[in-house]
Amino acid sequence: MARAEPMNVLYERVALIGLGLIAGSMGLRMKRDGLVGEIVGTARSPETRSIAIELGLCDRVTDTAAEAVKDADLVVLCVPVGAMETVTREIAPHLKPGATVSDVGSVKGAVIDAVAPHLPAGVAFIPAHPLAGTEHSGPRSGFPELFDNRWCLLTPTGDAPEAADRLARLWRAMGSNVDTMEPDHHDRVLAVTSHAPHLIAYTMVGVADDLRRVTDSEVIKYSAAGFRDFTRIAASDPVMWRDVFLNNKEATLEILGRFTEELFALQRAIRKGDGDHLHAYFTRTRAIRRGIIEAGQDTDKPNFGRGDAS
Ligand SMILES: NC(=O)c1ccc[n+]([C@@H]2O[C@H](COP(=O)([O-])OP(=O)(O)OC[C@H]3O[C@@H](n4cnc5c(N)ncnc54)[C@H](O)[C@@H]3O)[C@@H](O)[C@H]2O)c1
Ligand SMILES: O=C(O)C(=O)C[C@]1(C(=O)O)C=C[C@@H](O)C=C1
Repeated sequence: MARAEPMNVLYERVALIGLGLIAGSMGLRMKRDGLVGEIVGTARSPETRSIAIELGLCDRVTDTAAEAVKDADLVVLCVPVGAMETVTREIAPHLKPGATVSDVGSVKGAVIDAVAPHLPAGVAFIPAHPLAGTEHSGPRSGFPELFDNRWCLLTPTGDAPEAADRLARLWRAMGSNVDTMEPDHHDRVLAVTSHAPHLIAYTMVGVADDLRRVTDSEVIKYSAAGFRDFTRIAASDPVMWRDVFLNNKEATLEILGRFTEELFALQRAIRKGDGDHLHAYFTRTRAIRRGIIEAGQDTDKPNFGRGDAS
C-alpha cells in the first residue's frame, strides 16, 4: 500500500499530561506519522516517565506539568476525569498565549466545568473524547493504531473555530473520524453506549464472584464466552471508572433506571413463561447489532456478525 504523502506538522510542540493508554497511543501515532514537531510528556511517577522515554511515547519528559506545557502549542490532558481540575490549576499560569488546551476525558460536561474557568484569556479550550480504548492502562498499554476507524467527539465551547479545526485535523491524521457535539448530549449518549454498560459488566462479574464462594470456583472454571466478555470490560481501570460515574451522575442514573425497568419486564416474562416477549425482545436487539456491523462500526473484529443463525 502506498505511504501517505508527507504533511506539514500540525503543531510544533505538544504536551501530554498523564502518560497512560490514551496519551501513549497518541504519542506513538503522532511520532510514527510525523504529525507534530516535539512531544513533551509528564507523569507523576519517575517510573512512568522513564518507561515513556524507553518506549518512545514522547521525545522528552519533565518532572512537572507546569514545565511540560512551557511553549507548547497544544496541551492534552490525559488524566482521569477527577484529576482534570488540579492539573489545569497547575498548568494555567504557564500556558503559552495562543495555545490550545484539549483533553480526552470520557465525560465532557463536568470536565468543561473543571477546566474552562481556570484557563487564561487567549487560550482556546477544545474538549475531545476518542471513543477508543481497552481494559488496559498505564504507559505500556498504548499502541499507535488505537484510534483507527474510531470516532473522536469534539465538544468545543468557546469561539475558536480555527483551533477546533486544527485539532480535528490531528485526530483525523491519527486515524479517527471526527464529529462535533454539545457536551450534555455527549454525556447522555455515552451514558447509554459506554458508561451504563460498564457498570452492568462490573455488577455481573461482582455477582459471579459472590457465587464463586458458593460454587467453589466453577464460575471461573466453566466461564463461557459471554461472561468472559464481561470480565474484560470489568477489568478496566478502577480510578478512571470511579471518576466517570461520579462525573456523569444524572445521565448514568437515568439509563440505569430504564435498564432496571426492562430487566424487571424480562424477569417477569421468564417467570410467566412468556416466550413471545423474550423472542420479540431478542429479535429487536439482534437487529441493533446487525445495524452496527452494516454501518461498518466493527471492522476491527472481522468474525463478529458472521455465521449466526438466521
Ligand atoms: N481507557 C479508555 O478506554 C479511555 C478511552 C477514552 C478516553 N479515556 C479517558 O482518557 C483519560 C486517560 O485514561 P487512560 O485510559 O489513558 O488512563 P491511564 O490510567 O492509562 O493513564 C492515566 C494517567 O494519568 C495519571 N494520573 C492519574 N491521576 C492523576 C492525578 N491526580 N494527577 C496527575 N496525573 C494523574 C496516571 O498516573 C497515568 O499516567 C481519562 O480521562 C479517561 O476517562 C479513557
Ligand atoms: O473497548 C473498551 O475497552 C472500552 O471500554 C472503550 C470505551 C468504550 O466504552 O467504548 C471506554 C471508555 C471510553 O471513554 C471510550 C471507549
